[in-house]
This record gives sequence, C-alpha cells and structure tokens, in this order.
Amino acid sequence: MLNMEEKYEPLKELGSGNFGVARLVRDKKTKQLFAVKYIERGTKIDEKVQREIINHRSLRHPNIVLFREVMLTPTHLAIVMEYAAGGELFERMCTAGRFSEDEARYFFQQLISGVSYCHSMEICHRDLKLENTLLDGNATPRLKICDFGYSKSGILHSKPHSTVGTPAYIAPEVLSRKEYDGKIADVWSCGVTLYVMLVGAYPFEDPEDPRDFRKTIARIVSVQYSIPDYVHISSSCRLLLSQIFVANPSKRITIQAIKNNPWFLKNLPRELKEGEKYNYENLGIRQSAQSVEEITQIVQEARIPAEGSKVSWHSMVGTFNPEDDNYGSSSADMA
Ligand SMILES: Nc1ncnc2c1ncn2[C@@H]1O[C@H](COP(=O)(O)OP(=O)(O)OP(=O)(O)O)[C@@H](O)[C@H]1O
Repeated sequence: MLNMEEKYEPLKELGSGNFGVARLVRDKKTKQLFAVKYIERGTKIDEKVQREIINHRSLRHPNIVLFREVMLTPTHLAIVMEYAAGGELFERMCTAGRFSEDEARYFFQQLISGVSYCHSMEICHRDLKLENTLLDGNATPRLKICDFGYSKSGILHSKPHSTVGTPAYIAPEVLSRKEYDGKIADVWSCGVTLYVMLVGAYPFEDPEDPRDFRKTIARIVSVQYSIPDYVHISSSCRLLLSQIFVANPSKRITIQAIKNNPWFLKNLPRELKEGEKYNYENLGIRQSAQSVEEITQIVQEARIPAEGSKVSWHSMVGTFNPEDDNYGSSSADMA
C-alpha cells in the first residue's frame, strides 16, 4: 500500500485551524486535487477527532465536502477530502459586504439541502456557520459544508448536552446546558447563517459592543434581533427568519418545513428537488474505500505520539471562557 508521500504530491498550504494545517495535494496517479487536514499524532487525536472522521465518512452529498481517506505520516494523521477550490463562503460574503436576497437564498437552499441530508443520516453538525461552508470552483459555485468536529450521531453517540459551537451562532437551548435536540439547534444556526449573508452582520451581537459575549447571550436568549433599515429584505424572508429565531425549540420551524417554505422554494435548482440523484462518479471522485474498522485502527495508531516528538499534554482546543472577551467567531467547546 502506498504511503502519503508516494500517493500525493503536496502543492500549497490552504490555511490552518485549531487542529493543524490544511494542504492542497495532487493524487500522483489520477492528477486529481484534494485537500488534506493534518493533525499531529498523539494527544490531539481524541474521541472528537475520531467522531469527526467516522461521521464525515458516512456522508455523501453534493453539499458536503466528500471524505476520501485517512492516512498516517510519521508525524501526523492526514484526512484526505474533496478540495473546495472556491474558498470560504465567509470570505466571499466579506468581499461582497452582504448578499442580495436571491444570492443568499441560492446558498441557503444548498445549506439546508446538506443539513437535511446530515439529519437524515442521524448526524447533527452543531457548528454550522458561514466559516464552515466552502465553495467549489464552479462559476455558479456549489456550497460544501465542512468541519464535522462537533458533529454527533444519534446512533453512535448520546444526546448532546454540552455547549459547543460558535457564540454568535448558538441556539438558546444549547446555552441552557440541558439536553437538547441537535437537529433543531442546527436550524437556528442555519438562520444565523442566512441573516449574516443578508445583512453582513451577526443578528444577536450589539453593533456598539459586538465582542461583549454576555450581551450576545442575553440577546440570543430573548431573541432580540432587528434588520437594519438600509437592508432590503422581503416580507416572506423576514417571516422565515422569525420562524427560525424562536427560542422554544419545539415551536421552531423544522428543516422539513423550511424545505416547503415559499421563500425557500423560489428558484430552487432542479438538482436540489427531492429525489434528484447527484453522481459523484461523474466528477471522477470515489468515496472512501476504507471501512470504519480500518479507519478506527488508523486513528488509534495515530494516538501514539510520533517518535521523537514532545508529548503535548493539552489539546489545542481551548476551553471557552465567557470572561474572555476575545472569543471572536471561532468555535469553542464550552462544556
Ligand atoms: N476541503 C477543503 N477544500 C478547500 N479548502 C479547505 C478545505 N478544508 C479546509 N480548507 C481550508 O483550510 C483552512 C484550514 O482548515 P481547517 O478545517 O483545518 O481549520 P478551520 O476550519 O479554519 O478551523 P477549525 O477546524 O479549527 O474550526 C481553512 O481556511 C479552510 O478554508
């Protein structure tokens, strides 16, 4: 079996996250491009990493970055996945300032399509946000949900109760520290994503004091948001936002109801309509041939620190501290 260096040629760095770096590589045989996330071997490879990989592996949908395989390098665990050449949707929105309603709907439809699929596989994402959605390289870009670091499977894992996610995107019930339904909490985060695309700002942040986490929390819990006068949003879109931003999860609109909402259905691309099958084989991308057992074995092996490396005692994931007003928009595990 080929090792990482024999199989893939490294091309450039794509960026770095909490866990490590991501690189663009080319399959030496097929010449196809892939993105690889490298996580240092040793204590950084924990249950969460394993969960991310196993959950990601089971998903196969045009709006979800496709998992390909995991490999070991002498120093890192390498997660090979579909390369999204269009970069982060967040960057695109920052460049545009905000999106028109039609543009926002175009991306929102794809987001909901991907999330709905995840939920049908009994996986909730728990960290949906603009920064975790990438775009492919097409002229009419396709949205790709990535980063399953906080995902939970209803089959493999217990019901979520820990406060994870990114403050600006967190649903009220997630803040309560009681058990919650991860799928319904995902709906709220999709609503925040839609608002951010339309307005170019976070719905529950005080524009005068955006970094004051306590204020944001208070506004989330009391569902206090408004749409600035200078932003034109149709009444049907406002209605949908108001149906998503409902504090009581049992009264919040469901993904299924969003998919039947008139605003959502406008200009819905054919391929997103129920029943349309998307064929990855046409793109020449084959999904992972690795079994769950093989992946588990590789991940277990990656838990052993690389020879000669210093043992890292702390995981790189910082514990969220509400006292720290520099939380920014990055994800944090607040359990
Ligand atoms: N499949 C991919 N295709 C293209 N670019 C990617 C892909 N996956 C990640 N990237 C880019 O690589 C960078 C690092 O990604 P990574 O997932 O390691 O961290 P992150 O998402 O920024 O943060 P974290 O995982 O810590 O929340 C990001 O800027 C992201 O845009």
